Amino acid sequence: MRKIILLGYMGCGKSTIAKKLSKDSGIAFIDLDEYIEKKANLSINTIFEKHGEIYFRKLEHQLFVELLHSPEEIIIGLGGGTPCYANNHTLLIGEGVVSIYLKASIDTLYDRLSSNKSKRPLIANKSDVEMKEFIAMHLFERSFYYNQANYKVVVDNKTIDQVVLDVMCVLA
Ligand SMILES: Nc1ncnc2c1ncn2[C@@H]1O[C@H](COP(=O)(O)OP(=O)(O)OP(=O)(O)O)[C@@H](O)[C@H]1O
Ligand SMILES: O=C(O)C1=C[C@@H](O)[C@@H](O)[C@H](O)C1
Ligand SMILES: [Mg+2]
Repeated sequence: MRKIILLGYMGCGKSTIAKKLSKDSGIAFIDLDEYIEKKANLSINTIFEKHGEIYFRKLEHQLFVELLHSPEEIIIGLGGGTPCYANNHTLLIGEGVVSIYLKASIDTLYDRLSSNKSKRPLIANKSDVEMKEFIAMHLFERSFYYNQANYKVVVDNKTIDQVVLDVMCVLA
């Protein structure tokens, strides 16, 4: 059954949009970060601290593939880095998969992340100035992978409902 994949940089709204989309469409939603935390019985922060990022990326790949192979139709909200490691970007296209890149500008991401960084290990210890530079550089590096998605929805200056509607149009 079809897998609807939402992807994009930390803070672009993957979890928020997927939750509302799931409610409106009746299709079940699984957030890959939450799935990893449940399977490992550890928070993402603790996985990074205890085992390191390489361990996290291997687990992330393994569990992403597991979800792709599940028999049900599901919406999968990826982690911000998922498409950029372990050749996961090649899994964004193909039969039975619809992938949508939620594209946000540096300013939108900065505004959303600056007040909410403690649960995001890659930015948790950065000052505001460092964070803006980091987002700009990181987004540039990652764009190649995000752009492999089947579709792109720009999220800047749109309400949650507007973004969900745009995503539904793509799926229609
Ligand atoms: N369209 C929107 N308008 C305003 N705020 C939004 C919108 N979409 C998401 N947000 C807010 O932005 C923040 C980040 O959203 P969310 O946690 O869904 O992002 P994410 O892409 O899942 O991030 P991560 O990759 O870190 O899990 C949240 O506080 C959320 O409420
Ligand atoms: O952008 C990233 O690399 C990450 C984003 C989060 O969703 C988590 O998957 C983790 O914090 C790493
Ligand atoms: Mg999320």
